[in-house]
Amino acid sequence: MNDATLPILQVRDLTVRFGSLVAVNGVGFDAQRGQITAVIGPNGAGKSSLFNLISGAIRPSAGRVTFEGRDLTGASPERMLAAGLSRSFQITNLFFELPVRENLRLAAQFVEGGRGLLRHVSASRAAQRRVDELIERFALHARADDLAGFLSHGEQRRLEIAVALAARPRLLLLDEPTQGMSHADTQDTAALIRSLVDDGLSILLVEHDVDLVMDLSDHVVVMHQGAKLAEGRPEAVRADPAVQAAYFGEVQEPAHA
Ligand SMILES: Nc1ncnc2c1ncn2[C@@H]1O[C@H](COP(=O)(O)OP(=O)(O)OP(=O)(O)O)[C@@H](O)[C@H]1O
Repeated sequence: MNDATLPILQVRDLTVRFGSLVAVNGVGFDAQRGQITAVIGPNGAGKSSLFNLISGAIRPSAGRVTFEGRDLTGASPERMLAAGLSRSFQITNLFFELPVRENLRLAAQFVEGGRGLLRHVSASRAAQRRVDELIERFALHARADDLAGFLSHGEQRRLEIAVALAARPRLLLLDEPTQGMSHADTQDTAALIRSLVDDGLSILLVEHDVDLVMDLSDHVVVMHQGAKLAEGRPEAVRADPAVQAAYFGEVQEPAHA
């Protein structure tokens, strides 16, 4: 189902237990098509676990993940990818000993379809086109033939997003896309993420950088101790006293008339 009015992602009552610890406790929210939805929360709030549950890296103890109206709860990352949901892996999905171009080609070839010999020829042509598009889009020309291991941290993070996009997903899950980046690289990455959404992609991101999230996101979900504490527009979430107490470590004085 690809109903444009339907949220692209619906998360309901998602729960995961690690022994006696409930790392994610009955979390639910919607991510709207063509928007940036962000999940924030203090250390240990359960953001990574939630991300892993949604992307299929770990299976929930309870709850549901629905993508474009299809129940994908507990589906493998490969099935998620085939359905149109791709995730970044914080550089760990790059092959450092291969050139940038090869990293992209391998990711693009994974998804291009067809049958028999013709499949091979048309798939590799389609993959090549996708690689060229991504090199252009991510301004990687000058680095295309360099080994991924020789890129700067910022370039590797950018390549990682490009690799996640090789499959032409409709929803991209980003795990702290600016972690370890300089201020300038963070700004560039934010602009890049915004431009992807402007082109119709939907994004769900988990991010520590609160200022970045508040700037970039259309909708913010705040987690605290495994549960959802609040959600809404960035400015509303920032002004929520419960969020300030739990996350920003400050309680706002009530406004005096
Ligand atoms: N595989 C696991 N086995 C046991 N406990 C886990 C596992 N993964 C996470 N946890 C625990 O679950 C809780 C939530 O962790 P999680 O990494 O999801 O939080 P987070 O919000 O992403 O934190 P951070 O911002 O520090 O990365 C923590 O107490 C963590 O120690």
